[in-house]
Amino acid sequence: MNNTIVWTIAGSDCTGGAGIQADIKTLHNLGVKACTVITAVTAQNSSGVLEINSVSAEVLSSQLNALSAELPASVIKIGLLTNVQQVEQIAERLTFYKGNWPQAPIVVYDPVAIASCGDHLTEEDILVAIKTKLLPLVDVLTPNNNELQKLSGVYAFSWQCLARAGQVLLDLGVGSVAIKGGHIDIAAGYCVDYCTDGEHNYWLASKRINHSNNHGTGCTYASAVSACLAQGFLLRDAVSIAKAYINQGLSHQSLIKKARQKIENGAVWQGGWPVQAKYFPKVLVAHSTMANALDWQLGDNICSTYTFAKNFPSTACQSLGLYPVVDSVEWVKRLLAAGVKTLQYREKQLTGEPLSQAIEQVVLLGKQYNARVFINDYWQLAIKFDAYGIHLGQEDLLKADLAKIKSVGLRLGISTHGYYEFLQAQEYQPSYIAVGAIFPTKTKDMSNQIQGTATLARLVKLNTETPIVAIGGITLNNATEVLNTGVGSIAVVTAITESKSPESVIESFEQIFECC
Ligand SMILES: Cc1ncc(COP(=O)(O)OP(=O)(O)O)c(N)n1
Ligand SMILES: Cc1nc(C(=O)O)sc1CCOP(=O)(O)O
Ligand SMILES: [Mg+2]
Repeated sequence: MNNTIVWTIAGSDCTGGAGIQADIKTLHNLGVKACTVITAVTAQNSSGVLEINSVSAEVLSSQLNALSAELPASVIKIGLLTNVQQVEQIAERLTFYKGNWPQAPIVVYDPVAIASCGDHLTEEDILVAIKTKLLPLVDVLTPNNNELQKLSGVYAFSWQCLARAGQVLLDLGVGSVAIKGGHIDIAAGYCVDYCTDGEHNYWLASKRINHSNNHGTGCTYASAVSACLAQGFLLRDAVSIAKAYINQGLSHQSLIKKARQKIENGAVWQGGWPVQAKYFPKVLVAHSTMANALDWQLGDNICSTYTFAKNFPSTACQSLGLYPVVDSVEWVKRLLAAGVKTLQYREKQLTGEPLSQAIEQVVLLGKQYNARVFINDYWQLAIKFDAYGIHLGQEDLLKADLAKIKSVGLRLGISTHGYYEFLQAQEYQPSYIAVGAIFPTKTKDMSNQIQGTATLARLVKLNTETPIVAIGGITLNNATEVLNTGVGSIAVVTAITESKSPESVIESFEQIFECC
């Protein structure tokens, strides 16, 4: 448990499966402290919602006052609001917190008040108040299909419609929308979630898990997103982890005994941090096998040179060892002579003929020393000079003729920064996946994308088939901590290029590799 606080402002579900109770379990199990503000006490069971007792404005206020005095939240998750007065009261409070707290809280709203499995958990039509007063204060909205329709007026019968519905909600002032695909039937047998902030679009697909124990999935999902955001994950990573969390919860039902199932009373399970690859969704990438199977033809920023390919040649070893990344032919020569077996040429200054000549030389040197030399960015020149491999970043991928790279037998390494990009990279089945930045680095601006070794360890366990490379801020001092995550390779720039004695640094790294 870390010291981040999430408030959940929601209704109590006496069965313990949804509402405040599901929120507390999810937040706690995902490692944050949960504080609660109860909006209503509901009486419900498997036959439906029997009674809703809304709390008064005074009771709502007193809870908010008590918490804001001592336990301000980094994320405020909102669920059931039962009437216009509550919507207005919460909107007023959020405006104050956002304007006055030293750090404005992130607001996640799961709009359960407007439609919930046929049981209308509202005393009156509060749609107008929600749209005009609350949504402009919401950073992440997590509607299901019914809620999406009610709020946007769009019926999502195609991927384009889903994207349009998201845009309508953004136009109402919401920062980002994470639409849950659980009740959306565009692709038979699959649940596809769609998340957008208007600039970036994330599509996450999982096989539908048909299980009757699904009560509380909406609350659990929004709480999982909140727990991740509170711990500093980017939204794209938070929605990826939350989807895995729900898949884990739904899958758990088939593992538990009949008697236990009766007690669960139709509710989804709130387990621990999802660590098994099978629960994680697939990212829809342009022209991929999965995208084609789902007849999904969207995709941002694709260049005319892009083609999709997967299953790139292997590097023939799971652990690539020390992997220096350097920017000159001189460095390549020196490090190969020092015995380095994996290396990257990352040139950011040269262009035209000098660049071409440099890459030709680097490739030749790699062959002379029988080393794995990757060329960063310049995939056409890497193909031209028959390099060992190419390293591409996320943006570079959408410009590259991947089918050509694969057909000529070049290895492909892909950069990733967090869960979402890691899942996305897996769709290409590259020769290795790089994860960064592990620590802060002065070599490149990686703000908001520092992964730490805990996330690295979890990502390494998600894919034991592809070699994983850790990069960013790695030195001799923290290399053991990095290798203890199980990662097989460490990429470094300044640890070598700024050292007075690069050869002895290489030797020390090699010793650390041997010990771990
Ligand atoms: C091993 C390794 N990992 C990550 C990177 C970063 O590549 P990219 O995202 O393409 O950024 P630039 O290096 O081009 O700035 C890398 N080069 N090597
Ligand atoms: C080039 C690069 N890519 C990164 C990523 O996370 O994708 S971090 C990084 C810089 C690595 O340099 P140093 O070893 O000096 O920290
Ligand atoms: Mg690059």
